[in-house]
Amino acid sequence: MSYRFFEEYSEETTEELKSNFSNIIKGIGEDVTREGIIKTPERASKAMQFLTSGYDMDPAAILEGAMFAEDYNDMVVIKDIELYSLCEHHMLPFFGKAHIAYIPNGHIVGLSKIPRIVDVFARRLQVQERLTHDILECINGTLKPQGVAVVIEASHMCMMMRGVQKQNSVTTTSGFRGQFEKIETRNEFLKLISNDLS
Ligand SMILES: Nc1nc2c(ncn2[C@@H]2O[C@H](COP(=O)(O)OP(=O)(O)OP(=O)(O)O)[C@@H](O)[C@H]2O)c(=O)[nH]1
Ligand SMILES: [Zn+2]
Repeated sequence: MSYRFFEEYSEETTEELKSNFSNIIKGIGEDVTREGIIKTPERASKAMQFLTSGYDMDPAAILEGAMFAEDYNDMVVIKDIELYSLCEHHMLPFFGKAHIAYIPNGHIVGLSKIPRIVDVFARRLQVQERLTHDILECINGTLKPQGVAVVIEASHMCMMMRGVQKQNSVTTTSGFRGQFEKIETRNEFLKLISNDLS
């Protein structure tokens, strides 16, 4: 599968989601014909298509399209990559930051492609654990680095606006492959992402 960046809304999907959002609005007792809401089914339909646009994209192809042979064998860390996803249980947002590192094995990758694949996997219905592993395995399988590490810190709206209603809890998930399974390499990465450069 090739990949495309999100550019256009499918007419068919827009119509289908529109009628479903219209039913949801009616279902909660709102008047779908009033001025402020009349276009809401279409807006919500387009917003949902954007937020789930990761299904149509191939993240491995994104990485493969920007791999460059380079004799660099040290750690590359990209931290504080902001991410927005939807939890698959409630379809409410969870959001936070991803911190990603890899140690090349003959190839580096265009830096922007790492946040791009975060977006691809985040723009699907997700759980934070699977999102973490999706990113990890994609980099590991495509770039075949000496090691890869992914840490995600996120807040879940389904735990904030409803349900248990905890406003300040942050969930951290992590995955380590290759060299990062060694404690000293892992600690160097964790130190770099913690802003502790002493
Ligand atoms: N492990 C994991 N759980 C998640 C994630 N996002 C949401 N959840 C949880 O999914 C669970 C679904 O549990 P259920 O008991 O079926 O749903 P619920 O009755 O709405 O649960 P409450 O949120 O506790 O009210 C909840 O505990 C959510 O907090 C995630 O990314 N990872
Ligand atoms: Zn949820």
